[in-house]
Formats: sequence, structure tokens, C-alpha cells
Amino acid sequence: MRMVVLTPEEMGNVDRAAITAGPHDGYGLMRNAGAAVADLILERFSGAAGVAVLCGPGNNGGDGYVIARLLAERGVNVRLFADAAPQEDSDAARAREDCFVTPEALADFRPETGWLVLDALYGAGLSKPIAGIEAELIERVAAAGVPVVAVDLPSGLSGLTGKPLGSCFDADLTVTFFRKKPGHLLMPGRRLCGELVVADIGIAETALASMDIALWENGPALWRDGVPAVEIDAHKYVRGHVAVVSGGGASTGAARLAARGAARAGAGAVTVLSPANALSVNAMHLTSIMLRKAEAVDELIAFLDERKPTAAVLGPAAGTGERTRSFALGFLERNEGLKGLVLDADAITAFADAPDTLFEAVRSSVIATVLTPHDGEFARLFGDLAADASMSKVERARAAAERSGAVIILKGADTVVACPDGRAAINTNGSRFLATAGSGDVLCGIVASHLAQGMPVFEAASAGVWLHAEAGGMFGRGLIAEDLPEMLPHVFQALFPDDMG
Ligand SMILES: NC(=O)C1=CN([C@@H]2O[C@H](COP(=O)(O)OP(=O)(O)OC[C@H]3O[C@@H](n4cnc5c(N)ncnc54)[C@H](O)[C@@H]3O)[C@@H](O)[C@H]2O)[C@@H](O)CC1
Ligand SMILES: [K+]
Repeated sequence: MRMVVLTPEEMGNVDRAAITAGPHDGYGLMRNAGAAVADLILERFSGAAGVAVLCGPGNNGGDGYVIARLLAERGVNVRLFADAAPQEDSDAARAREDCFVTPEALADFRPETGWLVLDALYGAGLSKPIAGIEAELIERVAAAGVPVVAVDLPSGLSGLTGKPLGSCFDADLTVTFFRKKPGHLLMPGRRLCGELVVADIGIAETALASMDIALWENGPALWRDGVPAVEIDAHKYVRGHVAVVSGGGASTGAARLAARGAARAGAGAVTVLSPANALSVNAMHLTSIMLRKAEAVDELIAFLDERKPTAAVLGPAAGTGERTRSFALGFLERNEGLKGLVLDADAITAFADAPDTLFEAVRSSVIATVLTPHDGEFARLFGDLAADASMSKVERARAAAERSGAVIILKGADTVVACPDGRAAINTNGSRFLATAGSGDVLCGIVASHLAQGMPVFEAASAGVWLHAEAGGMFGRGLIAEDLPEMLPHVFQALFPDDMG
């Protein structure tokens, strides 16, 4: 199943639609939410001496009152801390009335060893930084190092951006409802949530039917059907031909990493395009991958006319000068044969002084273009978006995609893939071991390989990011970039077990 991610605002719409459709009213959903959290606490923290429930003024606090009551009914030692009473006649007010545990003042809360803290201060409704006594409590809990279970979101964390607004709980377990929110997946939110559980609270799947969904957690369900099958009568060029541009004599490894990634990801043919001074070093290190001289753009055009590659990679150690700029524009001006272009590293930096030249070329090109910046490269092309701290990583990547006309792979521990049409995916299978030189070069090759094989661009980019991360995770400690292409057959075997033979 495709893993839909809802913004807090969309989740509010879903809640309202579900309440209108029935059978549960708002308090019914709150009771279901509270029961899901209480069950998990009983299951996971049965050895706790007690549970201190901290309730805020809104519905997040309402969930907390339900949890306090259910745990106390089950014989758990519960203390309840809350200052402001919920608004009269609200669901949270009903939950408080039904809770027989007497609330104590928040200021009287002291974390106790062996106890669990249940954070029900703020969830989706957080609207400003947490201050005063609540901020103090968060500091006290962090200093005491006691375990924290957060209801919906760790209080202080923005469900939209994944960034804390001031003080924020660092939870061991977060239980959210119905669907994940961007703040659970984007860093540092993902880390601050601890383990994330999505609980069913009785909202029907049909609540999503009328919504214009545009954000997913990246995973095979998003693109698996688009991965090209290899037909029994396939020949190498039917399986796509990827061209990778190499840098000069002392900087050729990056292109070969991309080329190897492209080959292992399924392209039938791969050619490295090399300046004259790097031909012999490239030749010494290439076997199944072809090699061709392309010193200047006329040689590139001759190659494109003659060999008709279906996708290309430009940037890894290609240099930031005129050759790279002219090659990028040369690729983008093609109107037949070439289907996809991945611009990375130096090909991004090469346009730092003239981003609009690149964007205009991308927008007027028929070629599906993917830009793969890390944060530093992103800032070179989209300085204003990079500087806007109010934007989430998803919003930044989407705005960049819309402006440039390219699919953006904004890399990091929480890589975001965004399409100019607004679709976006947050990647969550990233391995910490991917932080190694050359890893990004391999990613370019994998993405280009899928483009070369005719996969639509958003799917090709999302698949490339996921497969690359999966390969890194499967290898684990000791990983170097050279290992990533070699892990791909194992990743594919796990993904397509029927594809042997
Ligand atoms: N029917 C529903 O809508 C459901 C909602 N649920 C819960 O409801 C939560 C959302 O409830 P609300 O929309 O009431 O929002 P919250 O309970 O997160 O907080 C909203 C209240 O806190 C105040 N506030 C926000 N930030 C503050 C800050 N930093 N300092 C002081 N006051 C602040 C607001 O003015 C408002 O009164 C979800 O996170 C979830 O836990 C669940 O019960 C499931 C069903
Ligand atoms: K919370």
C-alpha cells in the first residue's frame, strides 16, 4: 500500500470528515486514540513503577485524560498533571470529566526514576514555542533521562516541518493516529519521535478518497509497478543506454561510480564520456562499460547523434566550468532519443551564478531532468528557499521543483524527492553508512538507469533513492561507495523474488 503522509491541516480535515461520516463522534475518536496509546503502554512498559500523564489544554490533552483513566482502571499507578482546563463543552472537557484521577499542578511535577512520562501537552495544534513552566518540565524530563511516550507528536515539535518550536520532548515512543505526518519523518523530528507507531482509531480509508494526496513516505509501493520488466527477447539497447560524463585525468572515479551504479541498476549499456587527458585512466578501469572521447560539446553532440543514449549523468567530478555548462545545455537541447538527465554536484555548482539559465533550459526541454543537490548545493541554486527557515524540507524541495522544472532530490538523512507537479516523497530507509565519499555519484547512476529504461521521472527518482539507501543499509558498517552497485542485485532479489532466471 502506498504510504500516504498527511499534513496536520489535512489530518484535521480527515478528522472532521470522519466525524461527519460517523460512526464515531469526536469524543469517540479521542477514546479510540487514548485506548490505542494505553494498550501500547501496558504492552511495552509493564515494568514501570507508574505513569505521569502531562495534559495540555487542547485535544492532545484530551487524549491524555483518556489514557490516564484507562491506565488507572487497569491498576497502573497514575499521576495526572494539568494546568488549564479544556474549553467548556469540548471533547477534551468530556474526557477530563470522565477521568477520576485528580489533576495536580504542572509545577508540582518532578520526574521520578522508574516512572514513565506520558506527554499529552500539545500535538497537531502547537501554534507557538512552548514556554514557561512547560518548557521547564521538558528540561527536567530530559535531565532525568526518564522514558517518554508522546501522544501524536512530542510536544514542541511541528507536525508540518519536523523542526522543534522552542523546547521539545525527546520521546522514546510516539503514537500517532491514522497516518504519519511530515514532522514524524523529517529530521530532526524523526529522531525526536523515537519509535513511531501509527494507530488505527476507527477512521475509514474512504476518508482519503476525496483528498488530493501529494505526499508519501517513499517505498516500493510508490514505484514498484513502474520498474521495467526485462522481456525474454530484450537486447542491450532496449534496456536503456546511459551516458556518464567524466571529469579530467585526476578526477575520473566519480563518473565510474555513477556508471557502475547505472549498469547494476539495469541499463543495458553504459558509456563514459571522457576528456582526452582521462581516456587512458578510464580505459584502465572499465570493462563492460564503454568509453568515448568527448572533450568539448561538438563531440558530445556527435556521440548523441550517433549512439542515441536514453539517459545521461552530468556533474560528479565533472568540473564547474564551461565544459560542464555547455554539456548540460547540449543535453537539454536534444529533442529525440534522450529521455532523462541527472544533474549533480559540479553540474549544479556550474550554474551558481546563473540559475535562471539552467531553469529556462530545463523548462523548455523535453527531457525529464533530475537535480540531486545536498543542502549546500541547493543553496547555490535556490538561495532564498534555503534561507527560509519557516519552510519544511518538503516545501523547499517542492518550490525548487516548481521553479526549475526539474525533479529535485534534496539529499540528507531525510532525502525528499519533489516533482514540479507537486508530488513529493520523503525517504526513510536511509542508512547512516551512506555518508561516505562517492555515495551520491552512485545514486545519480541508479536514477539515470531507471530513466534510461523508460520509467517516469518521479518514480525513477524515488526508486533510485530508495534502492540506493536499501543497498547501503543491507551492507552496513564498512560500506564504501564501490559496494553500493554490487549490493543492488541483492536488493533487487529481495524486491523481485520471481525475477531469477
Ligand atoms: N477529532 C480529532 O480532531 C482528534 C484529535 N486528536 C488529538 O487532538 C490533537 C489536536 O488537538 P488540538 O487541535 O486541540 O491541538 P493541541 O491539543 O495540540 O493544542 C491546541 C491548544 O493549545 C494551545 N497552544 C498551542 N501551542 C501552544 C503553546 N506553545 N503554548 C501554549 N498553548 C499553546 C492552542 O491555543 C490550543 O488551545 C491531536 O494532536 C491528537 O492528539 C485525537 O484525539 C484523535 C481525534
Ligand atoms: K504530545
